[in-house]
Amino acid sequence: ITSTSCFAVKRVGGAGNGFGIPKSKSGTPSTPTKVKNKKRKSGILLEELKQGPPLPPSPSSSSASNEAPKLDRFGLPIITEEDVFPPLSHDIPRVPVQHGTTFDRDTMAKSMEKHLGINLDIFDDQGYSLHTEATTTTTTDNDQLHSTRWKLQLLHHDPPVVTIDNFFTPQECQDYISMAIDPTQQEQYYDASKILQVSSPTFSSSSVSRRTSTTWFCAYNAVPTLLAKATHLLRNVTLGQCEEAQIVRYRTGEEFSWHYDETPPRECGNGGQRLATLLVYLNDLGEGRGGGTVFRDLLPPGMVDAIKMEQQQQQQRQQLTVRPAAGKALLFFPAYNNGAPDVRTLHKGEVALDTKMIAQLWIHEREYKASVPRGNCQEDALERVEEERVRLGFV
Ligand SMILES: O=C(O)CCC(=O)C(=O)O
Ligand SMILES: [Fe+2]
Repeated sequence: ITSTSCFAVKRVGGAGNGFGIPKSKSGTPSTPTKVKNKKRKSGILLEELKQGPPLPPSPSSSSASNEAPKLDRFGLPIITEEDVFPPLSHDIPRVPVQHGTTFDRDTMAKSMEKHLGINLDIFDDQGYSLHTEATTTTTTDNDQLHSTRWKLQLLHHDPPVVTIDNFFTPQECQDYISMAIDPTQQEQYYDASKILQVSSPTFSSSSVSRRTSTTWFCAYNAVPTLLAKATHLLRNVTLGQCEEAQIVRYRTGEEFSWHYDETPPRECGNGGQRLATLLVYLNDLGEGRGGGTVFRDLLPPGMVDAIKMEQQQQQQRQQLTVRPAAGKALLFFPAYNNGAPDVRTLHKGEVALDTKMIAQLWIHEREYKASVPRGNCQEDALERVEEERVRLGFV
């Protein structure tokens, strides 16, 4: 695991994820790039990341073969995606789901045995939530009130990957989008100190990973809906285990390439490992417009039979891809319950051809101490989250 989890997370101001520092082929971490933080106030706090100096050459990278390593224009060895994320061994078991499998409580429970699970008793036997949520659609003449339910689906059995349709209402999606990109629209919900924007850097030539999106860190009390829904969905999770929620925007051409969501060991002192990733797509992206969340080593539903039909070689190249759809949540588990990272969950946010926005929450093993935005802490949100739980009919 350590050799493939080398795509270390670099935290900025103690939070955030996914800025990778590749290890050399020998498995020793390269010297981390220094990240400078610059803060300025302009209505909202803006924190920009600057790419540090390029990494020093890795002593091991030239020793692997007799061939001279390819160098970049700074004379540094070019590390490939294969170096950082070698293919997953076929010995590591993975179990896709059968296509069209109807919701089955026992299968679902079994799937999540070793991972932080979900509260299955909030769903009926078809996978619909017991609670309903009121949503409105505007027709040409008037507003029509609908009631929707969450719809739970297992997309991959082992490791478990699930989606929940209608997790956010269209209005909630809209609120979270504007909270990030147009805070003045949302003054009734929070003030300017509740959201912190971080422009993700593009990566240096010595790193293979790219995250070109923009992230906003949210104060807990700015996102009571997400927190109330997450703690309702997930089994035995308290607000204390939740990391600062993030809203992420990808504009045309932006992406977050292959990575793991796990916390690097040096940072596990704060709350332990990340046990769950809960990601809510805030808008639709049409077919062919990219922006999917792709799991490199997992097969889409329905590939079990295909494998049996000896199309294995060809079929295995297919990757489980979750398409963004407004309100849909994606849940997976970067680590097992015991904190050991699950190496099978390598994934990416593929290049988006239209703007894509998501809200994201990571759940830790233990109490997590927040650091951004300044003064952010879970206790400040307890009351708001409880009110939201009542409003949503969870209590
Ligand atoms: O945008 C996506 O689809 C994936 C994002 C992601 O994996 C991350 O932010 O850690
Ligand atoms: Fe991720």
